[in-house]
Amino acid sequence: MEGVDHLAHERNKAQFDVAVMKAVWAGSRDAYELFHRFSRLVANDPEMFIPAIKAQATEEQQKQWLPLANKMKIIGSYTQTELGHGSNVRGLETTATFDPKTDEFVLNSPTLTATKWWPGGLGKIATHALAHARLIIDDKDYGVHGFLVQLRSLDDHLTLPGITIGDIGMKYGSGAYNTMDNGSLIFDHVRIPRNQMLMRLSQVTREGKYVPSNVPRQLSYGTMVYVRQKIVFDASIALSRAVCISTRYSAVRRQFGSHNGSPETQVIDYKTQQARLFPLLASAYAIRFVSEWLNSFYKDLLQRLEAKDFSTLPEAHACTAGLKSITTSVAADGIEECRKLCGGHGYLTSSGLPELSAVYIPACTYEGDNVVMLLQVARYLMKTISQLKSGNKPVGTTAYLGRAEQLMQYHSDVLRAEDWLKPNVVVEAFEARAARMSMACAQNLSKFNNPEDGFQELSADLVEAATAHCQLIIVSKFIEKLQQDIPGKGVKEQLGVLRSIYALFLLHKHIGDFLSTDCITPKQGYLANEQLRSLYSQVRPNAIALVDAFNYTDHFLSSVLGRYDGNVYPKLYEEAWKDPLNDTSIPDGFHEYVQPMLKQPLHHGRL
Ligand SMILES: CC(C)(COP(=O)(O)OP(=O)(O)OC[C@H]1O[C@@H](n2cnc3c(N)ncnc32)[C@H](O)[C@@H]1OP(=O)(O)O)[C@@H](O)C(=O)NCCC(=O)NCCSC(=O)CCCC(=O)O
Ligand SMILES: Cc1cc2nc3c(=O)[nH]c(=O)nc-3n(C[C@H](O)[C@H](O)[C@H](O)COP(=O)(O)OP(=O)(O)OC[C@H]3O[C@@H](n4cnc5c(N)ncnc54)[C@H](O)[C@@H]3O)c2cc1C
Repeated sequence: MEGVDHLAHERNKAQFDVAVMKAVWAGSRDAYELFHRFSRLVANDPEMFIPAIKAQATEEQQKQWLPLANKMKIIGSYTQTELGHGSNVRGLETTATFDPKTDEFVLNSPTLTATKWWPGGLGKIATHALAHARLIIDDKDYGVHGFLVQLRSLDDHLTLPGITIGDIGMKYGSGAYNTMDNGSLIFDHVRIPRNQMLMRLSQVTREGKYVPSNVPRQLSYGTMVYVRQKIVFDASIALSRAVCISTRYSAVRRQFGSHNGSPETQVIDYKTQQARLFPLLASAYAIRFVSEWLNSFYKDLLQRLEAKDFSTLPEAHACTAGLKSITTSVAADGIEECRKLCGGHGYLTSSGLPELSAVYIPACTYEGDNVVMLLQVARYLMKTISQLKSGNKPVGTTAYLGRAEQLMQYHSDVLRAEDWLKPNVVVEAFEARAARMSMACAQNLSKFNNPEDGFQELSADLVEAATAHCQLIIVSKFIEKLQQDIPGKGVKEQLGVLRSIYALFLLHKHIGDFLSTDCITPKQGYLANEQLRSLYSQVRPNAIALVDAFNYTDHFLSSVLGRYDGNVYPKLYEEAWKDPLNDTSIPDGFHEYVQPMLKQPLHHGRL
């Protein structure tokens, strides 16, 4: 019935202050940024053009271009990926050749695979591209740099001479990513003034002299670091949306279990449903908290870079690349699991889940393919380990590797299931697992004469070691979050339950790592799983309140299954009748194609 809260009985069970939990979930982000991040997920605005100008343009160039971009006087596309190269940025083929006679760069797509392909906004709407191209001076190739190129007239929006632009066509399903005009672009000797090469990091003088960057060349990749840390926050939004929908629906849906006319069982009470759903609920909170830490780490990096302190740049790259990879994979897989948790109705568009999945899953690819990103983390870990011998003491997220020798001797001293509730017990197990996996890789790598051959041969193991490292970061940041002062009745306790669920679910899922590295015994693994079941029972009465704390409107969720009031069935039915198919009783084509078959006489008893 309209206006009735069908989930009131669930909300009344909450054992914590929901208003405080809402504030903890929102964290340090103001309402605008939360809305902007939400809208990015729905509107998919490619928000890289402006950050890239800020990162790679001189002050003078910023003064010229940022006001135009901020006021939408020009619409920019971050145009890096090509048909033939996306992951391998150093393999990009587009060229920008300096012409000293005219003080211009000539942009050209020398091959079909040099065609720019995928950039958001490029297909129909962008007027300018921040094009990544190989800088060529006097036939010498100086590698990939950024160039601002006007693509379309600001009067009639027609493409300019030498520019061939198109949309790359429909993408996965009917998802909202089809509202994004990911485009293709071919340059045919397009000329731009020299001052449209972004010259904050390296320059080309009027005489055609290349002035290399006096800062790490990787700063030219800075926009990707910026967006990757944002994508971790987006993962917490996407996953929490799906978890909110499937948790509320799991409390509404009843199936089996009726005795003597009693109501059937709420599917949220089935242990299998809890074992699938509650780790995702815990993961949403875990990803949110690690995104907060990563955002502050990134802001600290920016301050350091301003002071020409590049000391945390490698770690920032490893953390943004690795956490982008891990959290988008968890969110993408989690959204699909949430669809399955809703049974048949989860497959309806009106559930909001198919659309969310179709829009979200490319996050595992864009801004760095997730495996390629974990390989970057692996390189960083192997480099860190190789420097241990020279006395280099790792800090920050690799500090545990400085205690590798000690961790190699570690054996968990868990005796009872509840021992796994102690944060230090969990962290030690995760540190030992990660350290042993990385040390094992480093040891195997040392057997290869050519380290790169070894890296390729061992890349699958290295990805697993990188995964263990990133999961340790997320577990650690969840624990650190709860060491903060968090007010409100029962809030910290509930977050503690979620923290333990997140860690012990990972331990259970990756039990092979923990056993094969001899960090824990099978019995200790069994006790961890025992503890998980008990934790699920502690979440159960709070589940609806924990997803209410995400504070999502029904409009934002756009899901009949995830409605705040739980009034699912009438709304499912109502929504179905909005389908144009239901405008008529007899479907189009019936009279032409079906009725003749029905009217066909039987021949010898056969149709
Ligand atoms: C995979 C790499 C990192 C490889 O780069 P490379 O130059 O070949 O470097 P390497 O030899 O592996 O490493 C050399 C060195 O560079 C470091 N490094 C690499 N990347 C970064 C970084 N971002 N910040 C800081 N440092 C970085 C590496 O750690 C290496 O360091 P080292 O020399 O070992 O100390 C790079 O090609 C890359 O980032 N590929 C992914 C491309 C990508 O992410 N494209 C995104 C396009 S935009 C997009 O998708 C938009 C999404 C849509 C939306 O957001 O809406
Ligand atoms: C929805 C969407 C939006 C996008 N928006 C933009 C945009 O706005 N601007 C832009 O410039 N680009 C954009 N892209 C492109 C995107 O950045 C690239 O697709 C992404 O970086 C992956 O690169 P790739 O396509 O070359 O994948 P590939 O690298 O070709 O990946 C193919 C397979 O090869 C594997 N692989 C590749 N290299 C290695 C290696 N060294 N070791 C082991 N395995 C490897 C990968 O893991 C993967 O399994 C977008 C892409 C999508 C899907």
